[in-house]
Amino acid sequence: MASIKKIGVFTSGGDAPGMNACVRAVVRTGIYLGKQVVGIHQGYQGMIDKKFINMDARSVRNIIQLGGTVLKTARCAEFRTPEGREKAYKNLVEEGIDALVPIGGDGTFTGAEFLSREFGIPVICVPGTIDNDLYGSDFTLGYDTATNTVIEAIDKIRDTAASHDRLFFVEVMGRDSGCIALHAGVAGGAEAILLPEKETAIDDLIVKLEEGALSKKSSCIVIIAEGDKNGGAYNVAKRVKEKFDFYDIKVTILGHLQRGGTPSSFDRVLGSRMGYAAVKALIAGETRKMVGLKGNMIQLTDLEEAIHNHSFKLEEDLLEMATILSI
Ligand SMILES: Nc1ncnc2c1ncn2[C@@H]1O[C@H](COP(=O)(O)OP(=O)(O)O)[C@@H](O)[C@H]1O
Ligand SMILES: O=P(O)(O)OC[C@H]1O[C@](O)(COP(=O)(O)O)[C@@H](O)[C@@H]1O
Ligand SMILES: [Mg+2]
Repeated sequence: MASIKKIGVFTSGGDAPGMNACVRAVVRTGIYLGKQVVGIHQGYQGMIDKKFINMDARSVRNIIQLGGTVLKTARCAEFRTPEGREKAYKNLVEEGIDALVPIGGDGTFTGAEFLSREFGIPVICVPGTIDNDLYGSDFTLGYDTATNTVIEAIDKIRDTAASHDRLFFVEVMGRDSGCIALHAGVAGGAEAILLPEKETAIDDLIVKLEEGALSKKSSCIVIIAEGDKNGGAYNVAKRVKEKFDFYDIKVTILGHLQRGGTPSSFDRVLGSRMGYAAVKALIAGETRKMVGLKGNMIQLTDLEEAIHNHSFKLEEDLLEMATILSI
């Protein structure tokens, strides 16, 4: 493989806190190791629209503390077609970009895998998604910050819930993944946690809530991941209300505030480590891999496995523990 001269870095899919720390690390590591680095704005859309910006060490100053992504992000339908990817690749060649560090989730990785297979361009991906749903890394960028944001909100809701003897249904992000819901639920002392990975019968939930009411709980908080099969917090609240009227019932959907905000120190360090490792891996001749953190060590996982291996499961023991700790 010819040696790499110019690395393209971009963020794609849902933004996540810590992406900027990662971009900064890619740019500075690349430059330190004698490579040119180009920032591609708006992910695959920018690749198609030629939104390339030459980066130097100062281009990434004062961004480690910022949420969102300074490179911007996009969801790009055209890139899903072979014609779209060919256009993108031709633009990369014209720009002299001969390796890529994509930062994003499973969709971004799928696009990178296609591009690399079809045109042979080396790619090392970084897992950036608040959902924490990729195989090969104990943590994805943004998950820690998002979970802390959710806990802050739950704590505030608890204050008003306890003051009024209320039952709150709080919906958190997680289209397919219950990681945020489970961890924020445990940390926020939730009375019940509903996840996409595990079906919860409404009748069982009501039994649990009744037990809480009988044992003189002054408030109840139920955390619901948006992908839970009961159809979201409003639906669950409506069905519970039909049979259970002990508490005044309220619903809060946390929505996109969970995706923004200053990255935690954990996400800044993780982004830095992953960006640094991604550039080193590319230069070492690796390709079609994802950088991940396993047991506090950086490791590489085949991209295909990172995307398709769903054998990692939520910690069921945490769910059991949460049920016991909320009696
Ligand atoms: N099957 C696919 N083939 C080609 N490109 C894809 C594919 N899936 C996703 N992508 C590209 O990656 C982008 C980001 O994917 P998306 O699923 O929206 O977010 P995430 O990377 O956070 O999972 C998409 O908008 C699209 O451009
Ligand atoms: O901002 P959008 O496009 O509505 O995306 C919302 C989605 O973003 C997520 O937080 C993360 O999605 P990604 O796969 O893009 O990282 C989902 O849990 C949520 O459903
Ligand atoms: Mg995704």
